Amino acid sequence: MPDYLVDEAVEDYAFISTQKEPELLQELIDTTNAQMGWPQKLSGRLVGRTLKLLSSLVQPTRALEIGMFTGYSALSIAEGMPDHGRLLCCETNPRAIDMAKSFFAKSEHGHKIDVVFGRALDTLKTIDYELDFTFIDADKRSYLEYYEEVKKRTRSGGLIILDNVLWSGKVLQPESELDDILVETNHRIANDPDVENVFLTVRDGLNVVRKR
Ligand SMILES: C[S@@+](CC[C@H](N)C(=O)[O-])C[C@H]1O[C@@H](n2cnc3c(N)ncnc32)[C@H](O)[C@@H]1O
Repeated sequence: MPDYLVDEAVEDYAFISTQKEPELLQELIDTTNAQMGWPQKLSGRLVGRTLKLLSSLVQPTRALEIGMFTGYSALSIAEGMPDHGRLLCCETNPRAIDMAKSFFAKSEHGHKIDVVFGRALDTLKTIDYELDFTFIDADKRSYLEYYEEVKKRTRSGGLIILDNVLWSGKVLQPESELDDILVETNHRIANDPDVENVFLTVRDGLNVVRKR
């Protein structure tokens, strides 16, 4: 398996040809790198600016994030949302939640974000309103369930975006149960008559799904 999926020079070119995230998000990256284990969980500029752009287009008033970590993607989504929009973020790591909240407090978009500590599937099942926009980026074992539970709650025209759908290229030669779950999720989406989708090879793969 290659160390990187897209040619490194191409990835770098895409990075420098994409507008910078706001300074606060650059500070969030630096703090995450300095203080958190596995800082590479943070999605980064290409995914973050894609989320911000899509969120600006959809103008979601009800959004959901499954797997918030230190809040980089949450703030990117919130940046594109209207002032009265609400983004509910699910996370199980208390240290990540503390760091995320400290950045939400400094951001002009932080007031749009609510954080729930706990397993995302439990939180998801309490949602009794229609979603306009969801970003799925937590444990891969539950990806199919996340997709189905989110789809049920998504309005017609709403977006569901799944990260890491290339799974470092392992979807091409699946070997483990987790690899199979990612392959099955991508297959299910590509054949789901309820949605239209495009599989983008941005970073580790973004599946952008729109409910019909
Ligand atoms: C890849 S990171 C998220 C990165 C973040 N979206 C970003 O772009 O910066 C995945 C996060 O999901 C969280 N997580 C894992 N299993 C979870 C679960 N069952 N419910 C909620 N969060 C979970 C982890 O603690 C981790 O912080």
